[in-house]
Amino acid sequence: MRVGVLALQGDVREHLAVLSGLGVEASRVRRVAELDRCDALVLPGGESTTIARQAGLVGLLEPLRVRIAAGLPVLGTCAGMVLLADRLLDGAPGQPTLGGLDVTVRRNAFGRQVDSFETDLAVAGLADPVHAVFIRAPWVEEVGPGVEVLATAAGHPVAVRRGAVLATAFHPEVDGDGRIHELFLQGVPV
Ligand SMILES: NC(=O)CC[C@H](N)C(=O)O
Repeated sequence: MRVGVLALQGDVREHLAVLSGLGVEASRVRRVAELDRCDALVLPGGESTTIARQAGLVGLLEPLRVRIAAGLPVLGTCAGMVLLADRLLDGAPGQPTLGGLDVTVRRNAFGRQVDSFETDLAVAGLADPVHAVFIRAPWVEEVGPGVEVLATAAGHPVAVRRGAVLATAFHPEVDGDGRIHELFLQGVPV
């Protein structure tokens, strides 16, 4: 299996490190030909407006939408969760998303109280809590039918999954704990 990490902006290197630590073949995706070779994709944390703008500039916006809508397994973390949202609240004016996950996401949702925080979070499917790092993080405001909530913080879903699409509001790539990536990879059909 070949996992791509969308490498337009954000913490790409951290995701590549976690994936290769798990023994997975992982590579950067910056153009359509690289996307075409992927069996699964990671949308990293960073700045969703920048990632979307860059994707538009390199002609990846529409190919990403098409692949995701066709069932490409995707892990989106923080900005990646924003990008996966079918509906976005508090986006920048005209900010596009890729969609693919039937959720409403509120961008920078935790930002009004504290910009960044860390907490130990129980995640469905994992035996022990995950040390979750939230950085200007979104939360999920509403989930559509069939979307499973894996974790909540401040009363809002912060990890959700539907089929092979998993999104977290936090950054499982920054603390080197590979369990969220493993959970994602378990959902990728082989
Ligand atoms: N750490 C992050 O990925 C922050 C996400 C950022 N607030 C956004 O809207 O894209």
